[in-house]
Amino acid sequence: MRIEAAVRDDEPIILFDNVFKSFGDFQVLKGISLSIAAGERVVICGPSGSGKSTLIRCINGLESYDAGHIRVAGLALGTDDASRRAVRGKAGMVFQQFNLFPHLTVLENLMLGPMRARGMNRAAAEEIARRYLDRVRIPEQADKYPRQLSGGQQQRVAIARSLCMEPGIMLFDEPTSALDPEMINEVLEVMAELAGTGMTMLCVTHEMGFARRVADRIMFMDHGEIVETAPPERFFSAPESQRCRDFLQKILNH
Ligand SMILES: Nc1ncnc2c1ncn2[C@@H]1O[C@H](COP(=O)(O)OP(=O)(O)OP(=O)(O)O)[C@@H](O)[C@H]1O
Repeated sequence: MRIEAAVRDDEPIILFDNVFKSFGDFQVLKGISLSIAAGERVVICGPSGSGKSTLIRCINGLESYDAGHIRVAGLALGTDDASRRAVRGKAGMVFQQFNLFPHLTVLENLMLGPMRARGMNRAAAEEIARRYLDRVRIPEQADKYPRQLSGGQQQRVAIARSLCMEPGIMLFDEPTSALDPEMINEVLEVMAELAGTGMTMLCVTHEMGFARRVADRIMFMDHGEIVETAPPERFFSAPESQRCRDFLQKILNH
């Protein structure tokens, strides 16, 4: 598949055209088409098993897809390793689990990507690591090991680690689901600040306060399809979104 060099001004930064994906006999994505503009902030929500994680994992090539087309930051994302690697450099991902290396300090965790994947020397990698540790507001934790940090701090390190790759797109897959309630806000606060920097963000979350405050659009998935997509003000008031709101209410009450 051809890999193009740059995104055109008028091209969406993420484009899905009729994308299908199955695990064995189970169809997880059923003809997803979507278009996300550079700088847009999108929250994806929906029932467990509806395909939210699979959808965002397809964006940076962590998951392959069976049919359709995906373009990310001007690159055609195929099933080949080269296009998946290229796209991964454009789209950083933050997971529910922080996945930090336990035997490395915070700073070393952050320097790894710039040195290994971006070919930076130690000094340049350290500079960038400190810059993004500042951005997530824990510069004083640089020399600690992950086990010495709270869950919220570890997730902020994980966010900084993605930012060190300087991607134009950040993907978040339930970034606060593994956190104790008192730590959720500090992570959402960092994400809200990032959203203000013009970065393209896609976030799978059921934190509807965050969605209301930060999202340009909320997408609701069910059974492998996007069944609703609307700006928050419409999502939270339009009669046709009532089914989605009822569902979210049920999740939030559990
Ligand atoms: N690697 C895999 N192999 C087999 N089935 C999978 C795999 N990954 C996901 N699935 C199945 O695909 C369906 C969709 O999973 P996915 O994680 O995308 O949903 P989700 O909407 O993010 O759910 P949740 O909110 O529970 O994380 C689920 O039924 C899941 O069990």
